[in-house]
Amino acid sequence: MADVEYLKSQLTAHPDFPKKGIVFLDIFPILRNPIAFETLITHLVHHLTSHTLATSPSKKIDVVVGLDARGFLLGPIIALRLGAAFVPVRKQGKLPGQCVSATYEKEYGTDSFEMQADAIQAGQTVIVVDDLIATGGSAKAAGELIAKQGGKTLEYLFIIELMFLKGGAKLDAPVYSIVQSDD
Ligand SMILES: O=P(O)(O)OC[C@H]1O[C@H](OP(=O)(O)OP(=O)(O)O)[C@H](O)[C@@H]1O
Ligand SMILES: Nc1ncnc2[nH]cnc12
Repeated sequence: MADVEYLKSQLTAHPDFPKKGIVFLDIFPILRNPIAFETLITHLVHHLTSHTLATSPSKKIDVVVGLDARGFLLGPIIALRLGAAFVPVRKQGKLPGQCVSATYEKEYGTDSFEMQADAIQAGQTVIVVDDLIATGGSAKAAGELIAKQGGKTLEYLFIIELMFLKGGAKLDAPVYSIVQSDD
């Protein structure tokens, strides 16, 4: 619990960014501080090994999917610590080769996500990682891309969950977030 309070204390809130009415919660102060960054990664990996893996019938995580762009800062580190593959979900038009795509609505706009079509094999177990869940649109689109390839999403992992937007209700697997925000 102490690490949760510590990580929460590192976050900063920016009213009216990037649009009026949005309170933007910034995770970059955590990454600027190596002790906080290590605390964050250790917390997430401990959750995955002691809870997610322990309660999953398959007892393995094959793939960590990170969402463009801030999920790319967490996903590869977590994947390396687990001995899992890292697979990026990118905004449309950025990935070479054949891709699968899904369109989604966000807290402040619309976007399309893509994943390389051979990135996940049927039956592989997957964890989705991002910095924050707001409406859940991004994470839902990522879940659709994983399902299209026959992957099984075990859990969606975030630093911050905006509880009032109820994004987790859109998803096909449980959500784990370190910090829950009500405003
Ligand atoms: O739950 P949602 O309503 O989908 O919103 C959450 C997403 O919004 C933010 O990314 P953003 O789209 O701003 O892109 P960025 O990471 O490239 O800044 C955030 O990093 C999540 O990916
Ligand atoms: N309020 C918010 N803060 C940071 N990132 C976000 N992405 C969507 N909503 C956000």
